Amino acid sequence: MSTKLTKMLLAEVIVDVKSHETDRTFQYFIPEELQKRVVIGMRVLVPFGPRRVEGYVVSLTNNPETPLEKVKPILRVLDELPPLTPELIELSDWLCERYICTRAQAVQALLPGGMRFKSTLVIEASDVTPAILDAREKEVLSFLKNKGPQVKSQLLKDHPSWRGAIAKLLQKGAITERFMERTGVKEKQVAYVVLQMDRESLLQKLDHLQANAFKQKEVALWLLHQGGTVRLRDLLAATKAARSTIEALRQKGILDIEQREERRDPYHGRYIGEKEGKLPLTAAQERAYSAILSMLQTRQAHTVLLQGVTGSGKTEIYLQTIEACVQMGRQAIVLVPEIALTPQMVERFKKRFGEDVAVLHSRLSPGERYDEWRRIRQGEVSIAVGARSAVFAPFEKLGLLIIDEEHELSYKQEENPKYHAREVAYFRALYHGATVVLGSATPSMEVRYAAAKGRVTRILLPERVNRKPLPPVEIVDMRLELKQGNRSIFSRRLHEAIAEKLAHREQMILFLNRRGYSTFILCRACGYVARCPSCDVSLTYHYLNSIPILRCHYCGHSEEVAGRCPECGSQHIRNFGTGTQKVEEELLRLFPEARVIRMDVDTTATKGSHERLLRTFGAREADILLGTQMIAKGLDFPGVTLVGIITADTSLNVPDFRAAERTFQLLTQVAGRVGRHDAAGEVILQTYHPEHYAIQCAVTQDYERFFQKEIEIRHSLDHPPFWEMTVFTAAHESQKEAYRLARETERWMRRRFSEDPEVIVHETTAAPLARLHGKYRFHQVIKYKSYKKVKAELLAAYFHARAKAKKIDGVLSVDVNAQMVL
Ligand SMILES: Nc1ncnc2c1ncn2[C@@H]1O[C@H](COP(=O)(O)OP(=O)(O)OP(=O)(O)O)[C@@H](O)[C@H]1O
Ligand SMILES: [Zn+2]
Ligand SMILES: [Zn+2]
Repeated sequence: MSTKLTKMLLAEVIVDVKSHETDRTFQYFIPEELQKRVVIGMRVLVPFGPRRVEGYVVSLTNNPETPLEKVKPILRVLDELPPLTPELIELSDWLCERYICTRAQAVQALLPGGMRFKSTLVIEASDVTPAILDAREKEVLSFLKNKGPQVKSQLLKDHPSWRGAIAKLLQKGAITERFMERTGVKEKQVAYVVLQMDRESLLQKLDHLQANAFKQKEVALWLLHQGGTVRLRDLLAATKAARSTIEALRQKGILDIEQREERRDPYHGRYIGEKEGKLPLTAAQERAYSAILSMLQTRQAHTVLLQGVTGSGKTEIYLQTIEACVQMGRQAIVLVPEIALTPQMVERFKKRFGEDVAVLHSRLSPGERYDEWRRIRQGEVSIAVGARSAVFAPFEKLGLLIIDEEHELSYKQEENPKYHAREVAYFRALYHGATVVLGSATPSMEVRYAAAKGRVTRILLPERVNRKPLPPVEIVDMRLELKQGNRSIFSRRLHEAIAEKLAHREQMILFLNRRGYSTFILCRACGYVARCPSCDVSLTYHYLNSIPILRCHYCGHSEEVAGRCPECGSQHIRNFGTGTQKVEEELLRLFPEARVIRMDVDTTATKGSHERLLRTFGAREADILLGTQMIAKGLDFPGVTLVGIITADTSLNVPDFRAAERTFQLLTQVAGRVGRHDAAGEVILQTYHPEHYAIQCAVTQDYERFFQKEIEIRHSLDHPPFWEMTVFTAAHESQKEAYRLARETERWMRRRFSEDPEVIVHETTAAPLARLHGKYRFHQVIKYKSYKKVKAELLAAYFHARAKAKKIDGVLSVDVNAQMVL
């Protein structure tokens, strides 16, 4: 009997070229010498048109699509170990199907950034100087001669008028173009000095050296003393030897210099401290732990909602279930919102699991991220902790996928592929028979509803571990403040409380609930905000042909802007929005002695500033921490005894059907920042809508009541989770063209689904961010019960409208299962 291994001659390759026209696999020939190394999942370098691009091998075959002699060969293999596992290749197919993106985009989402091979087209002047050149051509040529080689696309962007001249110069041979290539990050190589002989032979050899070669002797003996292998850099520093000394020793065969790979360790030199043991679990924790463990043992896909108030010990449950998972020989992924992925958070995992943890987040350098990723791919660690994209960690025996703060919107990626980490986790759990744990104090409507329907197992942790009650929350009605003559941002109650805390040298957090734009209209006398009668989201303020108008950007409803409040007749009705900077000025005016730290996108733009500001506050070098959403999460400062919420309802009025949910979540989280320790804390909440259920439920921290109320509203208004939503966005310099483009998708979908009760095709409408980067933006919203049913038509509508967009230099994009519509 003979087992004959059939040799595969061809590889099906996804090429790294950004366009839907190349969105398929291409065949390449596998040269004899690469036979062993070209395997499924491998990254390869292939010719594509005039250039060489990176590609990913997704299958092997012997059936050529075109005559074999026309098939081009694979040029090079780019990795040792194929970066894509068979599971990840399947996952990339699924990403394309689910989120409408190209296969190259899907694959790249799975790999750490920075590893990509890039090639750019460069042009430069040649030796040929043609006899006849016009003025423009002369200008371009002398520019290139002066400046040297230029990236062609950049040059055309900077000088659009040069396009014709460049083409002619290329024809005439006066300039040439070539591809400049840059490989992505690589393993870090470090030079080592290695002794080439044993002690005896070395001592003998040194005896025969010239008497004046002391330095060489000293270096050789030092190296011997160090065990024979040392980093070149360390040797030079310790012995103060010159390069020439090392070179002389090398020529004598005493030592050699080798390049060795070294891992970049982002946590190098950071003191992690003693390894920490596990805490004895409370009864509630124990129940949660056993439930998750028994699911793990079934080796079938399960999902758990771990719903526990802030400080209820969810993280301890994560740690202990991970430990059990690793003991089973399986691996675990923990996702944390980027903003909550602080050094303290990472330390909790490092302290428990030491070297067995890889950390992935955007603040790492590309090299560090690449090395952490390889530690996972090569099976050196069992646990990955990271932000959204860590859900793709290339483990092969996954047991647990944990998503902390499951309700956070940042788990949905805003660029292609527009995936939701929760859905990716479900895919991977199904593949591996793994358990997904979704943790939150304020679960998303989607997940809490899935639990109500029995698709997800809900486990409750109703109390804080230390049994401390949640802090009392006091409401201040800002409409009354205005009525009684106080026009300040601060109510009299909050003003008093701040003064008192300052006097007692206690710390406080002031929270400004704000998003980057203010397009709604609020009556400061009665709190009235214009809302859409059919969607119950606030109407956004637009200028349409220079007439102010209010519009619903889900369904297209529009109405006039009133000069007086339609409810109470007051004239205090206007655009609303207060920035952190304005609040800071006001604070310093009222309390000149206060030490204020402001945290917002402006003050945290530079690397490390976020951490530094928090450290300063933690060291009690400031009295007031003033900030936006950024300070709502995960902070734990024992010195804080007051949380002031300056505008509880700003987020209530963003034109989004999730506004109430977001508001409730934010307020609950902010309130959870006090009273975690010995000092009692209080929360003061200012609002124009004291009667709103999101505010009322946040005050009593009653998640269940909020859920019941909100889910009814979602149901009656046909919002998610009862329907899924996909949004087309069209953008163009001309308002009319942008509108027309979006209308294309509307028409397409209407033609197919106008009779279908399970599909709602909304009217095209201006986006809340109606103009961005000089382009007008229009939305078109589709709602449906089953993605399967609409998938093919969504794709067709997208291709149809995108083809039109291309012709008129417009942009058309699609967001499947959109979470935010801006
Ligand atoms: N079984 C336990 N025994 C003693 N202390 C515990 C136990 N479990 C957790 N803790 C401590 O209680 C505090 C809160 O726990 P943990 O951070 O795990 O809660 P959490 O639910 O993740 O909180 P948050 O929602 O605020 O992130 C921590 O200081 C933790 O060390
Ligand atoms: Zn009013
Ligand atoms: Zn509407």
